Amino acid sequence: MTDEFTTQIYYEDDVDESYLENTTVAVLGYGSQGHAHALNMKESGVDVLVGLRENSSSRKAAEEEGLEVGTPAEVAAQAEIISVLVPDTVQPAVYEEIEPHLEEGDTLQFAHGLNIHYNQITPPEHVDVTMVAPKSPGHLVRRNYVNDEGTPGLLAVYQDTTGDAVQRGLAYAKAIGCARAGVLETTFQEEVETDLFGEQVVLCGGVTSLVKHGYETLVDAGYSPEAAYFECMNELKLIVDLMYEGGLSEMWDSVSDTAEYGGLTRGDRVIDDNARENMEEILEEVQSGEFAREWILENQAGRPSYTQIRQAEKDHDIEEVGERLRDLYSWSESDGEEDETPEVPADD
Ligand SMILES: NC(=O)C1=CN([C@@H]2O[C@H](COP(=O)(O)OP(=O)(O)OC[C@H]3O[C@@H](n4cnc5c(N)ncnc54)[C@H](OP(=O)(O)O)[C@@H]3O)[C@@H](O)[C@H]2O)C=CC1
Ligand SMILES: CC[C@](O)(C(C)=O)C(=O)O
Ligand SMILES: [Mg+2]
Ligand SMILES: [Mg+2]
Repeated sequence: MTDEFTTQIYYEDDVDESYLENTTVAVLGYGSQGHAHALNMKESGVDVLVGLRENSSSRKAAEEEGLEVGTPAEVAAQAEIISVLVPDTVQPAVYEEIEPHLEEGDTLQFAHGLNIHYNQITPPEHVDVTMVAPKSPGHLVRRNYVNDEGTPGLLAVYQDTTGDAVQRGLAYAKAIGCARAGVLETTFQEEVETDLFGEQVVLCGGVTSLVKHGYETLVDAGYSPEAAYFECMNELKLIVDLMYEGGLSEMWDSVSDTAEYGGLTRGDRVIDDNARENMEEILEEVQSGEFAREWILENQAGRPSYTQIRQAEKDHDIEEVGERLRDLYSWSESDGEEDETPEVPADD
């Protein structure tokens, strides 16, 4: 633990693993986060069960890894910690199935606080409610763990009836590899608002929009799609890797002076005051609950807009060009080499 920062950050030495002794953890869902939490915990020596619906397409993968699978209700009945890792939009329905099995002193555990914060799930007073939210896609939570590295995570406690919620949450975070990189103490509100803002404005929405607009500007001006792909998409990873390793300065140090001068003088013309105002508007939609309402209604209506824009994204030219180019990399699977990275399953 360190007090150098504005928030409490815990590392492996701060964690008492005994809080997971004689404890069974039920992981509901075996998707991006679910498979990572279940496998990492199992390999950390935790007793893990996986909860999946009857005829679940995920059952085979979980069983092949030696995990015991039951329905969400069955595994919740056997576990003291129930980790809800099905998609946010199905959590309220799955919660209805497990609620009768929440016993005094159990922990209801989340990786994102949307349903608690926006009152879609109201847990009983006799359980702890915690969140361990890795700041990473689940497949990398798993990959980092296997590579003896870690993934930073957030820990929040919404309800602490036992008095052990923080310690149990930390033990959970350590078991999935988060304490190797740092576990930041936060609240459900802060996690939800920063996570939704980050994924919409920077990590997922902002960056894909930047890539597509850059690519389209070059292609529309007559440059080859292949050159535009390498420039605006492929090299982005390499630039971001440098920022990940050593901050903005390591990236600026590695690129040419020409790139540094051009980037420093032009970047703010792209992400300008207008873009900043849009960011603030999006943050307000998150804070007010407007985004959550829109997303819940979109699901109740059968996802009409989501289906359409998702398809348009898949059909974007950059996807087809990128797929062809990536297939030709000398290390690609089509070259006969085995790829050890776990496959990222399609959502639907
Ligand atoms: N994706 C990520 O990296 C991150 C996710 N989170 C949070 O983690 C949680 C889980 O998200 P994520 O891992 O993306 O989820 P996924 O979409 O990957 O979850 C898929 C899993 O949920 C199961 N599932 C889907 N629908 C149902 C249903 N109706 N009933 C029972 N099981 C169902 C699927 O099983 P089946 O085969 O039966 O469909 C599958 O095992 C969310 O709260 C999310 O916000 C937090 C940080 C990052
Ligand atoms: C950035 C998207 C994310 O918040 C994540 C991987 O952390 C998510 O909800 O998937
Ligand atoms: Mg996130
Ligand atoms: Mg998120």
